[in-house]
Amino acid sequence: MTTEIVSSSAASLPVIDIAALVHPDADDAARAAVAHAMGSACREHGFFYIRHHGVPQDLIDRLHALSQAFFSWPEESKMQWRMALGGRAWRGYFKVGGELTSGLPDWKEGLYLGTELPATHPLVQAGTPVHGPNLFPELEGYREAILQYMEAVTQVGHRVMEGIALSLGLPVSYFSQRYTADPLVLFRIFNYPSMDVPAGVDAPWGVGEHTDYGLLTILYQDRIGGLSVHTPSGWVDAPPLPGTFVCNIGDMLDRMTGGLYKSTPHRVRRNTSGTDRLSFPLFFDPNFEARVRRIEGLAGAPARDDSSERWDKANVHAFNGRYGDYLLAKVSKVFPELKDEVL
Ligand SMILES: O=C(O)CCC(=O)C(=O)O
Ligand SMILES: [Fe+2]
Repeated sequence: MTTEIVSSSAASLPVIDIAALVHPDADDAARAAVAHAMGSACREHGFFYIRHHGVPQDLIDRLHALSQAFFSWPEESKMQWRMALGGRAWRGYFKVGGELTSGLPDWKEGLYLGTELPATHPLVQAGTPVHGPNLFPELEGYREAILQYMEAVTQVGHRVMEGIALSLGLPVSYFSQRYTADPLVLFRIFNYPSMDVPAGVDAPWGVGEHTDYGLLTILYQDRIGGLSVHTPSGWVDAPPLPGTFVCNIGDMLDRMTGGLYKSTPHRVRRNTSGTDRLSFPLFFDPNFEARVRRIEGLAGAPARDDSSERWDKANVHAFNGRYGDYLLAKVSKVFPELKDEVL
């Protein structure tokens, strides 16, 4: 444990050393200090970096190299694993321009992945959307690297949510007891090609402005950069910092905390760096069946209707259903064609 838990400058997002959350023998005071830093970050920005997260760099490097190899294939090869073949599981490859995060095509391509469930699993048998087997591209070692990475980062998700629980004055297991004992984990691998947009195509962003839907997003990004965050004081860059992940809170944590912890809008610039950019967001979300409720008794959490200021004009505080329904409403908007095909 280093003595300095948070490092940041006024204009940038805080970097939080989470060693005390990851190591089982850390003492309560050290964990409380990390939780305190997280609480400030969540109230001020809804975004923070984490370091000393415990995910081995060689695993990240392996996943990065294999992903680079996959995206370098011609489009028709990658389309062998297209999302339409993933059916209700919403897994597989989508091509550049295939996702419309905020109504216009994003200038990125990607692989949709998630917790690997066999076709015989009861939830898959029941046709539960976003559950099922992955479509792993045929590339030596890729499947293993993806599964190992998802497992390692899911563990980080549990630890960060424990820190967030402590930061709210809640029992450490508050979220796991109610929502994330069996979290919904979706994972994406994105490639932002450094490639011109053809004439006549309106694709101004790598990813258009949006908030994330669930509880917590944990993002690894390579060295290229392009992510920026809409803080109360304006757009702030979230540049790559070696050895870190970027964490941000999603709409469901905003909903639970009555807006005390905001799901902050962010976007990714179109990549013109000359080198393709890879990013790896893992979405650590409530179980599909979980009904999302407000945390009782939080001070300073008015659950104000902020729909007029939100990118999607929605009032998250009025949402009362299953998390799965919230998620499906969102993904069907960003993949309109697929919605008609598979849902
Ligand atoms: O690629 C990135 O840096 C961010 C992607 C993102 O915001 C998302 O997938 O929700
Ligand atoms: Fe996002």
